[in-house]
Amino acid sequence: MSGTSLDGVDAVLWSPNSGVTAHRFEAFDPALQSQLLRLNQSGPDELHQAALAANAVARAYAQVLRTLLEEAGARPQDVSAAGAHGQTVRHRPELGFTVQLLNAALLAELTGVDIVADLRSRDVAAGGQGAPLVPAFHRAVFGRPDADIAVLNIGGMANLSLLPAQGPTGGFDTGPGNVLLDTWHRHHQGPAFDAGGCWAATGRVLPDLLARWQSEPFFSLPPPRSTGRDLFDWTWLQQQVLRSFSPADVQATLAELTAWSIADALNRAQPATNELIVCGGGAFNLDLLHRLQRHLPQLQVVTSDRRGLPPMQVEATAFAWLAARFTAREPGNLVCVTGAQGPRILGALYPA
Ligand SMILES: Nc1ncnc2c1ncn2[C@@H]1O[C@H](COP(=O)(O)OP(=O)(O)OP(=O)(O)O)[C@@H](O)[C@H]1O
Ligand SMILES: CC(=O)N[C@H]1[C@@H]2OC[C@@H](O2)[C@@H](O)[C@@H]1O[C@H](C)C(=O)O
Repeated sequence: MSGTSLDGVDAVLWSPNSGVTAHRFEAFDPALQSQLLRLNQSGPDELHQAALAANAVARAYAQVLRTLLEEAGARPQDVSAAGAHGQTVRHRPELGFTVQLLNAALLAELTGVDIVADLRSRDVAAGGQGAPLVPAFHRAVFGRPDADIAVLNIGGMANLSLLPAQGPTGGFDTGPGNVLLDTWHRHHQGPAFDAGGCWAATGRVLPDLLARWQSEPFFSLPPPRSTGRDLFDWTWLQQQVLRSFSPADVQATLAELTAWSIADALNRAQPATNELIVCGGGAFNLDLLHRLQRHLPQLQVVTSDRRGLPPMQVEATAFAWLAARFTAREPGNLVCVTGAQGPRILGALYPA
């Protein structure tokens, strides 16, 4: 799995009986990271650049997979299938497409493992959003019969899964997760992210700027809804004139916008939530978690390691689980989440 933060590739070795037995993360090469970031916007010679990037992503995935297996003492033939998400560079379900760059044939060639890729397209073909896909997995791992649970993934984008004790699973994207925080931080502080949210914590929330950002129409859309860098990116940030503000105050305001958009969406969708389980890299942004808890004083906010799965392993495990669903020829999407015409088997097989 590599997500919209564009930080790199997370891989896990997982089985239904043993759970996660190995995890490996490798950062993208900075040149590839820049190339993928450029491909999120229209640019020169896109087809050529996208084809080269898809090969580079396959090689990055192959490297992580080979290292994961070596460290686990496993062989390619021990793996029934690898769920390979690829790198989202465009997500336009309203136009009938979503693009995750990955040369899956090359990945199969380099690893000798059956690859299940292109996991979103069939849901989009059935009229769905193609995202989020993890709510079904979250229900399987974190759902409880005696409590209304919500699971929040804070990746580049943020998405909620609604797991009522009784009733259907829900889910949707809430908007920006780390993406705006990373983007503003990189512009002012350099390549890494705002570790712990410490920089945001030194700033002061700017009420007028926050109100202007809160008026973004996406935040008022009813589910099913999903988003990406197609909307929340540097251009979106620059809609407001920022040069007169302290950069730390803008970072604090972006953190507040992110926390507000998540809490507002949860309060509208599942106001009786007992516990919010947080995963994804944003689970390490303590400033963001504190802001979130202040918006949601009535419920307990915990990170997913306290519920059996470390925050950085949840997404990759979800795509291993989706590969298992494909192998069993069982549907991977939830119609009540994506709005697709019906349940669909997600993915395409590239045999070893
Ligand atoms: N210690 C930390 N403090 C603050 N933020 C962190 C920390 N560690 C990771 N992050 C944030 O998490 C991001 C990476 O998270 P993650 O890997 O879940 O993103 P992702 O895979 O792109 O997710 P998605 O696919 O859901 O968009 C980093 O870019 C950074 O913003
Ligand atoms: C198109 C795409 O890659 N969407 C991602 C993104 O990152 C978070 C959020 O937006 C979520 O909808 C989705 O990934 C998660 C894993 C999902 O499909 O559930």
